[in-house]
Amino acid sequence: MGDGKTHKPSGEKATAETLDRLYATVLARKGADPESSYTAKLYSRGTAKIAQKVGEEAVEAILEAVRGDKAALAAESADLLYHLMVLWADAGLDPATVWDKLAQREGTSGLDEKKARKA
Ligand SMILES: N=c1c2ncn([C@@H]3O[C@H](COP(=O)(O)OP(=O)(O)OP(=O)(O)O)[C@@H](O)[C@H]3O)c2ncn1[C@@H]1O[C@H](COP(=O)(O)O)[C@@H](O)[C@H]1O
Repeated sequence: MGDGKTHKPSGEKATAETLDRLYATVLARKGADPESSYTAKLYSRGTAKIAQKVGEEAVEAILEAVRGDKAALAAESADLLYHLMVLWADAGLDPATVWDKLAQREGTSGLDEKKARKA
């Protein structure tokens, strides 16, 4: 595909906008030819397969974290985020909804939130 696997020029810093751009690309692959797009191939294999890939990439990431290989952890984390974006797009979930959840939680300690849930 035209914009597939195009890397940013080195030196240009990736930001949260990179994730929004990735989501737009992933969304645009809906209905694309599975022969020319890995993302389209994933959609064609269905939700359960996409979910399985997310699980696999999560396991690969945690294994690299435990092994202490930071470069491999970064690569597996990128795979994980990409596959999570495909899962969101497949489910019709806009990343903005997730960003809003995170923003709402800002400043609330996870420990306090857990205590409030148990009360
Ligand atoms: N970020 C990614 C990205 N990260 C990982 N991958 C692919 O994810 C796959 C993971 O490898 P695996 O060995 O686990 O997958 P597999 O063996 O093919 O899968 P299974 O046999 O397990 O089902 C590899 O083919 C990677 O290239 C990605 N493919 C695409 N993107 C982004 O999505 C955009 C659109 O890609 P296409 O849909 O291919 O055009 C690209 O421009 C990128 O920005």
